Amino acid sequence: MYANFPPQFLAFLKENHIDPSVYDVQGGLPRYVRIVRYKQRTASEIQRLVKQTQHDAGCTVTEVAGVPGFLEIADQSVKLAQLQGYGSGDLVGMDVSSGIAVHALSVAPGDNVLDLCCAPGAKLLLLAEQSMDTIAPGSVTGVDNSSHRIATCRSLIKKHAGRTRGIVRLFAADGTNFACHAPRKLWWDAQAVGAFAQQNPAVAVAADSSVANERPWFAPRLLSTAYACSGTALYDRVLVDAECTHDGSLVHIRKYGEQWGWEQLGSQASGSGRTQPVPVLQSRLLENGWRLLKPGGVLVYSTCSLSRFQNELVLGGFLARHGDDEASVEPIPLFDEKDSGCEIEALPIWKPETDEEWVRHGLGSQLRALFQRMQHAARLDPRVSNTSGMFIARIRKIGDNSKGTIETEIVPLGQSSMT
Ligand SMILES: C[S@@+](CC[C@H](N)C(=O)[O-])C[C@H]1O[C@@H](n2cnc3c(N)ncnc32)[C@H](O)[C@@H]1O
Repeated sequence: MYANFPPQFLAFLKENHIDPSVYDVQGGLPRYVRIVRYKQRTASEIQRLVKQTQHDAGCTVTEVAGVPGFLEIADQSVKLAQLQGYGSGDLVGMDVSSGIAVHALSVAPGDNVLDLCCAPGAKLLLLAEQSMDTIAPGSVTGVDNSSHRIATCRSLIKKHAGRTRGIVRLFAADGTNFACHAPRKLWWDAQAVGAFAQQNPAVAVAADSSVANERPWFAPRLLSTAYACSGTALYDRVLVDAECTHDGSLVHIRKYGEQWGWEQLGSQASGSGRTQPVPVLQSRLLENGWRLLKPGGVLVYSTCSLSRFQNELVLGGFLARHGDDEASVEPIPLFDEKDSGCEIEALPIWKPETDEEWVRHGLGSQLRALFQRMQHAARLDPRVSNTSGMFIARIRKIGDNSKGTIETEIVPLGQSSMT
């Protein structure tokens, strides 16, 4: 694969200090799928599904230890369409690295979750399964600024979510200034909605359908009411799976060779058509997600890029704006807890090794403390993790919400050396 890369992409790898050998393991990476509604299935149902998938794939299929619901298909060339479980809606294509990013949020049933860059929706679907509670359902709010990609999300939800579909609302909106708060308590209770409508006839007519931030693009009726949409509650969990250059997703890179043409990879990496540098966009998304997270809540920042400019330096800029009395980067439970059973290995974060390197990146050595604060973030790397590349940081909000609003000037660390 590496031999086909266009010069622009090779230059991108060099500028971003990404070792091209990462793409050599492509032949060896397995394909991953996820069993939807895993928790609701019996052990024998799961066994049947694994056996059927093995039969359809014609190779070994095993459950991924410690990451519930994920199956590893030994032969990466297996197509989803050849799997009966995919056709029946029991399986979705999802790399296990994405599953780890979702699990890092520790969503509990009943949580209100915000997914700020949600399309095409594999993580959104899993989040919805995790926040579902039959007595007091949680909710998942998905936001994406691409209307055709959000339509893909809707199809995915319709095909796979089952009853969980009732707790998902989708917004076609810009995540950097998205402002709709979490649904009010009891949004699912028709009596509460009716009482609100009686007491607030002016508000209750409808949320403003002309404002993307106030009216979901797709939602069940009860999640579209003015009652649900006009509160000021913050979210329990926020996922910022930020727009990035996708260079760590080997499946994505392979598609340039198979479908889109290698030359497209060059122009995509060089950022043509983008209105702002990717790390600036990422920082803005992260900042807005943080603004909408409640104190005590958890935000996961993830990208499928291996570039330090989109990962550690974005996170470092964020931590520089939010002190340790406000934001704490916590260990990722699947990697940290001995009994998690997770056998997937992660690499530590990148950090400058020498004083010269600190200076070259425009970082004063006093910023070492910032890297100390982010030591629990992790990198999944195809060479050691046997998954696609992924950067994951789990950040707990300790303090209040008063600092670091989206109006704050946002500068990722080392921006001067960004492409
Ligand atoms: C890495 S993908 C997200 C993948 C998704 N979380 C999933 O698991 O399927 C990044 C997404 O961010 C969206 N995006 C880019 N800029 C955005 C913005 N300003 N606001 C919201 N979404 C944005 C893109 O359209 C793209 O769908």
